Amino acid sequence: MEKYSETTTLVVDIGNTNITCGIYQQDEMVRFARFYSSAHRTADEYFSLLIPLLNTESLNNINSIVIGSVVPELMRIWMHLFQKYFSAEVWEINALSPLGISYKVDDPSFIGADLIANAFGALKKYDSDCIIIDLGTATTIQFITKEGSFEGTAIAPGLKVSADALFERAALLSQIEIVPPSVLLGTNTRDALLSGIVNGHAYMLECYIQQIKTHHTDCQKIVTILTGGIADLVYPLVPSVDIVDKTITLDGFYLAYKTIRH
Ligand SMILES: Nc1ncnc2c1ncn2[C@@H]1O[C@H](COP(=O)(O)OP(=O)(O)OP(=O)(O)O)[C@@H](O)[C@H]1O
Ligand SMILES: CC(C)(CO)[C@@H](O)C(=O)NCCC(=O)O
Ligand SMILES: [K+]
Repeated sequence: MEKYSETTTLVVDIGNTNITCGIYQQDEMVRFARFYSSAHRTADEYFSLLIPLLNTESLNNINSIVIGSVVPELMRIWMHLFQKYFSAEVWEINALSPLGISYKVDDPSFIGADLIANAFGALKKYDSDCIIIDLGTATTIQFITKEGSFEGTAIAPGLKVSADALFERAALLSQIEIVPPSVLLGTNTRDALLSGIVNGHAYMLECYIQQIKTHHTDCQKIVTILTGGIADLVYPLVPSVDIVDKTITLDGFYLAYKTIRH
């Protein structure tokens, strides 16, 4: 037990729709949880949601906490939670973290922490030039070279966000469950929507991958990684995706912490 107490880390990724948490022991994620992002929840409420995740470890066994957030209001709530309920050291990952990434962007301080985690996770896990596509609230497409050069990002409305915007504005359309489309052109409203929403997103991604590769013909082997909650659904529709990695963001935060803690 003592051995574990040295290496138990809580990693928290605060996104606009979901907060994901992982417990890492011996460099492995052993537990995972997802909470709805709501600034109306208090630190005490979030802590009560965390308890089931922590039940086999006593709170005192968690000796480091790693957090990245793209929602400042929720960051404040979680920092309060950590202060109140944990004695662990808290590490925030952002563009100022000394990770050895060189950011080819106008102002790195604007880059979302999740994008930094994705880039760093890809570098550490795949040791290659990488395109990382994250299907979250936004769909993000990034390119980072093997040498750690962060070349930039495309930020598009996420699949669900764009579908919801359409349902809201079109009187005859209503919510459908997002499942793999069965046809290219629908002969009913549901199939037509599924093709437009899901195939449409997949075509955008395939084309982006091809365009990025065309612009970086100097790169020998570009590994394309897909992540985010609906990655499994979209993966079969995007031929140029090499890998689905659902934990790359949390792993990226964890690996970033391991790099900077000393
Ligand atoms: N294991 C899961 N449990 C619950 N929901 C899931 C799961 N896998 C996928 N989803 C669905 O996929 C969506 C996308 O998940 P993901 O965490 O990647 O992005 P998000 O949380 O929506 O966006 P953000 O990271 O911007 O908060 C979720 O909102 C959820 O509806
Ligand atoms: C793009 C999102 C919303 C994806 O979660 C997030 O990374 C974010 O708010 N980023 C800030 C803008 C930027 O990264 O350039
Ligand atoms: K997320």
